[in-house]
Amino acid sequence: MVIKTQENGTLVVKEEASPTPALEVIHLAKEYVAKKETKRVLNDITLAVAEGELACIVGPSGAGKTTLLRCLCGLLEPTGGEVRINGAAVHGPPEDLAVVFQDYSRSLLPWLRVGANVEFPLLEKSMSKGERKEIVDAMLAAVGLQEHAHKYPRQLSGGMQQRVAIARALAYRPKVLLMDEPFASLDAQTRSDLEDVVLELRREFGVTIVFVTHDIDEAVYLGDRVVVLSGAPATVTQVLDVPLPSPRDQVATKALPEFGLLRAEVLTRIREARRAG
Ligand SMILES: Nc1ncnc2c1ncn2[C@@H]1O[C@H](COP(=O)(O)OP(=O)(O)OP(=O)(O)O)[C@@H](O)[C@H]1O
Repeated sequence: MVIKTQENGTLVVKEEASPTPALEVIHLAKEYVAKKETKRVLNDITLAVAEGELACIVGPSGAGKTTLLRCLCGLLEPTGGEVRINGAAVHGPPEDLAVVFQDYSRSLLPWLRVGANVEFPLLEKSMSKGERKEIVDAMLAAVGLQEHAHKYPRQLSGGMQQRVAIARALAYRPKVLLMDEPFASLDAQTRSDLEDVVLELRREFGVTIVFVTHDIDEAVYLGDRVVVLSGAPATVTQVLDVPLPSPRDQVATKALPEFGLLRAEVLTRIREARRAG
């Protein structure tokens, strides 16, 4: 990064190292072997997500989005290339990373109350009961569920259960939050409410977010950038900046002509990717 300053009327140009991205994907490749056949799903994926950025990943169905996310969170070992979180190579689930999956009903522990579900990942940290309670209360308040701590997950709606899953992920204070189509099985109204919860939490906690979605409106509404993957084997075909004003608003932002143009651009890129794949 080049920084220019004026010192006593003289222009001073200094070169400073760019900050390490929160997440780096470097020439990532992944092959599956099934019935003696090798199938390449990810092909030379390179991208960087800056600290505090919200990057959305879209692509044709079956392109390899979930495979990419599983490599990012260390659940899958890549065939080639590397993933780095805050500069450290990932070989297994990293400490400062949390994931929210689509299927909230399977990610919450049904025998634990909501508060205990959020507290669960904190049990392995050296914290007092009081400190844990403080975090649980703050996280449930952040997702609007402070009144529901004593309930079991089955007593909540799908949208509320997904709020619990988000509160639990954030309770761990991750630097990077990965979200794999987290709202795909929710109704449209709940989905848009939760999109705003994500934007608010990002503002409040400054967490870096990688958000995989099928929904182009969702990607443009949430993202600082939208990363478009090609069909399998997936590679990055386009990275679009989303220069829409913040804070975003479900009605006002989506009514902007720029929103429509970006949406059309992403859709065109995905269609091209599907045709080429
Ligand atoms: N464990 C596995 N073994 C073999 N092939 C797999 C495995 N997991 C995924 N695949 C294949 O890899 C390809 C990409 O799958 P993946 O689920 O990553 O794509 P996706 O983009 O998330 O899909 P969708 O858009 O449907 O959610 C698919 O063809 C899938 O069948």
